[in-house]
Amino acid sequence: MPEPTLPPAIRVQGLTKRFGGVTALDGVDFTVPAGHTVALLGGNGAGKTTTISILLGLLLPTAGKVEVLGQDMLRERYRVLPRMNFSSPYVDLPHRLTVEENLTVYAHLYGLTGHKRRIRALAEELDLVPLLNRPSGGLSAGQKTRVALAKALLNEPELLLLDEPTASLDPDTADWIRTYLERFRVRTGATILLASHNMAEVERLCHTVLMMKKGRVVDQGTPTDLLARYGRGNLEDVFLDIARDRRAAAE
Ligand SMILES: Nc1ncnc2c1ncn2[C@@H]1O[C@H](COP(=O)(O)OP(=O)(O)OP(=O)(O)O)[C@@H](O)[C@H]1O
Repeated sequence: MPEPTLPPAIRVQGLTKRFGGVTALDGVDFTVPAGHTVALLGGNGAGKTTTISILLGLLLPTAGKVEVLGQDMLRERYRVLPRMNFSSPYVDLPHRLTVEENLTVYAHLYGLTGHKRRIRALAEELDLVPLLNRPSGGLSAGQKTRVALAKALLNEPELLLLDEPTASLDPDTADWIRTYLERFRVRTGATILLASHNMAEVERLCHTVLMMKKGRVVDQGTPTDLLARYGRGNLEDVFLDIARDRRAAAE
């Protein structure tokens, strides 16, 4: 179970991001307790990727506070970044490098010592040993996802940000990844924030759901709370209620 004394893994307050005339985030507030898995849900353009990019220090907010692992991300990002990582099926690794070469490049970038042992251990855990000498470009979607996850776990992150961790995977491979992520969180006590369009995945993995719409968090709660509040049997219907402006039954 998470340590009650740990600071929240993420705390954002009044987070606002404008791209010229487009307001991508419009005063977002949320907290992610350490050791939890939290989903960021919302339709296309809701602001999920912008939120994750700010948490990763890739974008600066127009306004607002961002604390990650107890540190001010805007001032202390070089202290925080080594303690976190990110994986997305939409970010490809260099195609010509083998899986092992790619993981080695990242291990060097992260300044890891003992990286050979770490890569070997991750390759065994993620069933990548037969792929280590294969060029990354020729891998299947499921294999690429496992390699991207290995890359994201190289530095043993305390906070793992995931963008659609099982997008375009067959149900069996997707289930394998979800089981792995659940075990990883329980074993290490890490925090996971994931953006997903897969409601079954969110119901299974997440303690809390943050529902985003037009750059705001418009509702949040445990999957069970949200189902009860909207009087629905599954999160997909809750998602549709929110997307179509149907109010929670309890309101
Ligand atoms: N670099 C940018 N320049 C201009 N507008 C941007 C930029 N990045 C994002 N936006 C806009 O900000 C809004 C939020 O985009 P964002 O990518 O965060 O949404 P999302 O929830 O991740 O959507 P999706 O589910 O489609 O990935 C959208 O209106 C988008 O067009």
